[in-house]
Amino acid sequence: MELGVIGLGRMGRIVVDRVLEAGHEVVVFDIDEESVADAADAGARPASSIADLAGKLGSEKRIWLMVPAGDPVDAALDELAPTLDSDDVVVDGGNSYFEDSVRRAESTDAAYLDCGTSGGPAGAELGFSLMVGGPEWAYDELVPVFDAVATGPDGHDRMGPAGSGHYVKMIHNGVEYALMQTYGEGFELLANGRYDLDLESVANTWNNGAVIRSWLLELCEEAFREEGNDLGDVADRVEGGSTGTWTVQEALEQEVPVPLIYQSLAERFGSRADDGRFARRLASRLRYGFGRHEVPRRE
Ligand SMILES: NC(=O)C1=CN([C@@H]2O[C@H](COP(=O)(O)OP(=O)(O)OC[C@H]3O[C@@H](n4cnc5c(N)ncnc54)[C@H](O)[C@@H]3O)[C@@H](O)[C@H]2O)C=CC1
Ligand SMILES: O=C(CO)[C@H](O)[C@H](O)COP(=O)(O)O
Repeated sequence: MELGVIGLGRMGRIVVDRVLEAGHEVVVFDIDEESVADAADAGARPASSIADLAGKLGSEKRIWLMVPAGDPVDAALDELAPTLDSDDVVVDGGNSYFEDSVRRAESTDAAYLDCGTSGGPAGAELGFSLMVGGPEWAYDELVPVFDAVATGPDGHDRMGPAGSGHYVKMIHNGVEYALMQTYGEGFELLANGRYDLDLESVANTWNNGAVIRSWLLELCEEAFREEGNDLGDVADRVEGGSTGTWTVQEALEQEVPVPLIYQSLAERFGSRADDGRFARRLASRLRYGFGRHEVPRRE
């Protein structure tokens, strides 16, 4: 198969490498010329614009968008629009709001797959977990690409119609916020509690067989190993928040109580007041662990 990939940042580049590794052809474009040149060095065919990428793919185009959510997705689709017809398939692998994906699916001539992607830059080696929404035929058509980008055939599935992939990923992120918050609170209590504990050792011990072992807990262990028991100069400011906000808005609309997810989101907003909470500092460091998001540091 031949796949066009637009957006070659932390996540898009992994899509390119894994699809090339599986023996497919890849045509790439990014507004950053250096990223295009790097991907070309790795074996992809470079394109000089979105129109050029579409031209290089010919008919029955398969295109994966991995650009920041919001305007960049609409901008890329606007440029693709004159080249697309109903035989083509466009995948949006970013963290787009699910209602935007429903709107895009309705207004695009191509079949549109909204694909929630989880696993962060660590997915380079492991592969991602992919939650896909959209027409069944288009999902089936892209299975060889999903097999390559995901952990394997079990690492992806079609969730349902347009919007459902990004809907499931949105709620995944709400769960992620609450898990980060609860690990943060536990370690904050340990850090300020009765014993002088080595938190890396606690995390390591928990990760070996404990009920609460998980990848996020492995990232806690990594954070203590790399930053120190007191998290060094990691500031108590946690960035991000859009996907958690959407999750809480949806819960309010559906009248489903999600107090833990709401509280975790509120903690993030509260962290911007800067009062030195350990749990917030660990949450910020975990965002680096799974997403390579920048860690605000203390002055
Ligand atoms: N980093 C993470 O852990 C995860 C990120 N995501 C989502 O994946 C998407 C991409 O994320 P990252 O790779 O982390 O971002 P990034 O900032 O590392 O890369 C985005 C790339 O898109 C390019 N770009 C922006 N506008 C463009 C346009 N109009 N045309 C072509 N290229 C354009 C940028 O130059 C950049 O190379 C986002 O929606 C993000 O929320 C999803 C799961 C995990
Ligand atoms: O989707 C992700 C992880 O699953 C990304 O890392 C995302 O950026 C995290 O969300 P936020 O920016 O709101 O912390």
